[in-house]
Amino acid sequence: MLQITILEAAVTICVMIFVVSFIFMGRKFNRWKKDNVPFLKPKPIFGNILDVCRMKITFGELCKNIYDGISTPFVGIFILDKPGLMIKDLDLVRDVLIKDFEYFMDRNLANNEKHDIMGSNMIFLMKSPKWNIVRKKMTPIFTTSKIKMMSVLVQRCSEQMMDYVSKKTIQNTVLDVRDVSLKYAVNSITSSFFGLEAGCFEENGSIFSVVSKRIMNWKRFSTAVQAICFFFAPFLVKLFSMNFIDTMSSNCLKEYFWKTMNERETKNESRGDLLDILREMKKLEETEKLESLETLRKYPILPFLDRRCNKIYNNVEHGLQLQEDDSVYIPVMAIHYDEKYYPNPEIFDPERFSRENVEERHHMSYLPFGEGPRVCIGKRFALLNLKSGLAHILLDYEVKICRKTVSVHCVNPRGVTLQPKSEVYLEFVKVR
Ligand code: HEM
Repeated sequence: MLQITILEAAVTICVMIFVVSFIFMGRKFNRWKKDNVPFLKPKPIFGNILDVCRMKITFGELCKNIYDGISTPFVGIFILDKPGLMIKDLDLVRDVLIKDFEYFMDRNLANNEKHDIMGSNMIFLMKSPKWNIVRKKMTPIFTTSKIKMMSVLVQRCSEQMMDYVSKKTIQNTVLDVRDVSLKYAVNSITSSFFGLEAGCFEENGSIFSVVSKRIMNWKRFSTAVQAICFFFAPFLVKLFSMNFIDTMSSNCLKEYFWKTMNERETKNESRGDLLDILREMKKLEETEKLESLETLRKYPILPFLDRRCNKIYNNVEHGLQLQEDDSVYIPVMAIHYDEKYYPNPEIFDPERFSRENVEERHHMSYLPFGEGPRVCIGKRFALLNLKSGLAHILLDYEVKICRKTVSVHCVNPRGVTLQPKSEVYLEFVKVR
């Protein structure tokens, strides 16, 4: 009788799993060829994102490599076995983001409603029709007039940051600006939108400081793997019941927000009170913004945009047909570094954003906040925040690179968003 050892049985099972996955995951690989769309040859199982799954490069960098290597207006790729279209032509980018938005309302990101209540209720992850309702509700909070009202709170946060910087630089003139920026951003957002004092600059830190660091810590292997799954392998998110924000962080946030909500109810306070106070406050002077715009060109936090095709799409002008559930990718960072739109793209040159220069460029050549109905809702607030923070620092300090500075070009390959690999130490020299 045929006898099989445990080792042989294990090897046989592994081979079978590999062969089945190989066949199963490769069954869609003829899709672009069949539709006569130029495409990149996929690798078994991983399609075209093997190096991203191995965390050798980020998806943003992969998009840039693909963009630089093609001369066609678009190219077919495979995210694992799922067909995706990478777009290079800016008119087609405009069609997807704005003109034909009704076909591309959602992002591809996983939305695990059953196991991840907090994550699935984040508007960024939401799908239509729920997204349409929530976006409509949120829009009035972000109008120009409301943002202007928030400017005094932002200014106060800038001043808190300056106190922190001036105290810290007595002992050591070199600071990690990534840490300072995160504290500043959390303080500004919580005070402007929720009327909460996050207290990130306080000596003993605060729960917000701990939680935001935890959420943004892409150095943690588990955070990086989860992010890759949310963007590129939604079936794994559902299979392993993953959460977009980890349980400890989401519990802390929930507890803090509920406590404050209850306090407000007891004291009979309302959001109206906050806005009333804001109305009386004075406005922040408009500060120069070209530097902020150029910074976001060189370092777009989201180096690619993605959309999911929600019904059959026919673009006659570009000879393109997409099926329901196809993914579309717009390589933002690659566009921002295209010589055609930005000569010598490595050079930091705020003049690129003078009115005349902007008018000469294609509208879709600058996408740090995305575009169309799903554009970043916090765009105006983010720019105000950036301007205020930078203006306050640059008024009092000259900020220089020093011996501890590691090049910010070292992108963290574990991040789906663009971020430096390590701390960004800079020297603060007082000028007044
Ligand atoms: C420099 C800072 C920021 C950058 C570069 C940025 C960038 C982006 C980008 C690229 C998107 C995707 C847009 C698209 O798919 O077309 C986005 C979406 C979003 N952003 Fe921002 N963002 C910033 C700050 C903020 C702030 C401060 C807030 C809120 C206070 C915010 C709230 C949102 C929301 C809610 C969405 C999802 C919109 C939707 O799906 O309808 N962002 N952001």
